[in-house]
Amino acid sequence: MGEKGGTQISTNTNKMITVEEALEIVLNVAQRLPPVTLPIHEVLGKVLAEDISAPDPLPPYPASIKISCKEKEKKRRREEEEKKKKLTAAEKKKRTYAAEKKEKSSRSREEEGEEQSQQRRRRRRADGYAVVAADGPGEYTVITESRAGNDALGVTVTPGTVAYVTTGGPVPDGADAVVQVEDTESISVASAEQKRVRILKQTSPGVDIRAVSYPIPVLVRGSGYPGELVEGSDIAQGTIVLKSGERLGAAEIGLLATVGVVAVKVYPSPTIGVLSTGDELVEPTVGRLNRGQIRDSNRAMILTAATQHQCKVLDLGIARDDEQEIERILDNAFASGIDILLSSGGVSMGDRDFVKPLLQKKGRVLFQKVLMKPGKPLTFAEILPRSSDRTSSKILAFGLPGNPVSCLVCFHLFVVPAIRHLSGWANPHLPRLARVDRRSPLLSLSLNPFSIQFLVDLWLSNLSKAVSISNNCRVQARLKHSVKTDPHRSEFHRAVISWQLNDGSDYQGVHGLPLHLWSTSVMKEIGGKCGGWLENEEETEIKNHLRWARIRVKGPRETIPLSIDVDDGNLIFSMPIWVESPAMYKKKEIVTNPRQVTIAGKGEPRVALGCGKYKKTFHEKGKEVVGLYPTDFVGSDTQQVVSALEQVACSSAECLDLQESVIQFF
Ligand SMILES: Nc1nc2c(c(=O)[nH]1)N[C@H]1C(S)=C(S)[C@@H](COP(=O)(O)OP(=O)(O)OC[C@H]3O[C@@H](n4cnc5c(N)ncnc54)[C@H](O)[C@@H]3O)O[C@H]1N2
Ligand code: MOO
Repeated sequence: MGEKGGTQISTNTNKMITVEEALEIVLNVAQRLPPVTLPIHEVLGKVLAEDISAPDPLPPYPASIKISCKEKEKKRRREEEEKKKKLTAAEKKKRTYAAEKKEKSSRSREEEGEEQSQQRRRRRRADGYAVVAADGPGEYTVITESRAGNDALGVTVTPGTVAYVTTGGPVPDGADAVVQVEDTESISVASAEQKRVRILKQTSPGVDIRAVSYPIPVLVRGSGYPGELVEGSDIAQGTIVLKSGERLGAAEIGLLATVGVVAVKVYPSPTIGVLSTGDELVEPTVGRLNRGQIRDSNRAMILTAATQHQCKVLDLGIARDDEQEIERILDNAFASGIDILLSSGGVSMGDRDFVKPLLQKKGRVLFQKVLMKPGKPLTFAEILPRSSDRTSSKILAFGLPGNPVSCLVCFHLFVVPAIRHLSGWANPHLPRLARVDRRSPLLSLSLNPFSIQFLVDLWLSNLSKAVSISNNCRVQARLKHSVKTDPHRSEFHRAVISWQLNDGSDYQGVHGLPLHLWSTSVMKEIGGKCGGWLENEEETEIKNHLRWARIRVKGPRETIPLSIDVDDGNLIFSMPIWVESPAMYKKKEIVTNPRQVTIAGKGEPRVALGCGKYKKTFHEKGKEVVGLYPTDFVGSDTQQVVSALEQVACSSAECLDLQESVIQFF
């Protein structure tokens, strides 16, 4: 206990605080690490600490491009519209029905021809000839070839000549348009030296040239607005391509390379020292354990978890339950430049639990009891640098409970946000992937081979819970076993969530069944009125909850009545019923919407996911949507579910990391 070891811990910190309060304390004490400049191959996953702007326009020269077929088609339509407008009313009157019909059919042939030629163009490379537009169709001498990477330096296209250009290749001086190869014919000439080409179409200045001066495209971040005329069609000179605070992934690192930035200012990842304490601990390499010995698993686990979060780690080994030994190791660790100390064990009330008093001696304990299960004795302290030492910053010290599950839960809930805060994340909180509502009788987690591992915060032992994904997406799941939990402390469990084939059967709930009617024959009778009895839910079978019963029935749900009458001798006993079948999108709708994911397997079963917003739309449109939750899984292919989940996660506002999310039962 903290009062021993000669150091008093303030009674204030002795108070049991909530998980939220504890996290707030940790994040208030944590400070971003000072930025460092690192080469771009070392910054993956780090947070940028400066704005990055483009030193030059991209491309830096006018280059040959192929204007997209879509744009061309748009242009053609625009021109057609304009032509139409020019037709006077009088002219229109003169046109006979037959003439119109003829025009229509020739237009559709034209359109067909255009479509085919577009397809041909799509197949071809967009190489062409740099020309002087005013020259027009005719035969020309090819003076040079400009290919991507070859700058055609010193070459000038003069009237009467052309130059061969490849896509992305610089357009030589003098040329003001590019004619695509498909609008040309090569001419065989006797001399191998001199190439000639026939230009078949009239072009205009600027066509198929990616100018240095060009409207800013949508994707360039930073200054400028789409359509604004700036230098560089991809990136204008001076554009901020990445902003301070952005996390650097592969795409961002590619962008840095594009703009020639090979070293950037980022927030470094913290260095974490990991120590196990306990006389019973031996190295995992020990083959035969003596009585009372256990292998140290926490250290390997926490070192790995810290590495997973990109931290540098320092293995501090195992400390015996000896005050001097622990103090010596702590002193060395604090002097070695770590940002976070993670010890495990020695934080409960035993007479040899030295971690807490030593943390108090070395710094300031801020809390030592959290209203959670497991993890109650989690201790947190800040270790301030000695006043003489101006180079080091404060160290966050977590005394994690020795129990391995408590240790990992505490790492996940408190250390991960602290690491993120130190590493410069704007939002260091874990995304709350799922919440389970104890007031809803509807949910459950039905678990099969698929293994996303969650920490499940259980507040009660109800077996039916609702799990929601983010704020607006929900899944229905079924708890395989009821879980007895602490009514006061938030409880955290590791859960494996999986999906299995929905056999179409529904769980049906009955409220207030009198005890004398609580028999399999009555359950079967009730089930019979709901399409057929399949099984009693385990909790109902063992009469664990007498206020309600749950029975799996064949359904379909549409035929299940709202209440069921059971003959009770002279009386009819009438019971309200609720149905717990997963909501299902029966028709594939609005599949083009990016926030809805609909993945169909080979025929049935299928997975359908959506967000609350769309559910509303469906309802407003009176589509066939059943069920209570905006998003549900109905499917058997776990891989589909995973990818569907990931897609939703990625398209939702806060990008969810499935491996790191917390399910809370509340
Ligand atoms: N009188 C009280 N006793 C305990 C309380 C309490 O409030 N009052 N809290 C209990 C809770 S809750 C927990 S959790 C533990 C935490 O205690 P410690 O942090 O002091 O942990 P230890 O006693 O050292 O170990 C607990 C358990 O875990 C095993 N262990 C420890 N380190 C490792 C390791 N590195 N690798 C694998 N296993 C480890 C250890 O052998 C014990 O079995 O305190 C309760 N007691
Ligand atoms: O809190 Mo202990 O961590 O219950 O096992």
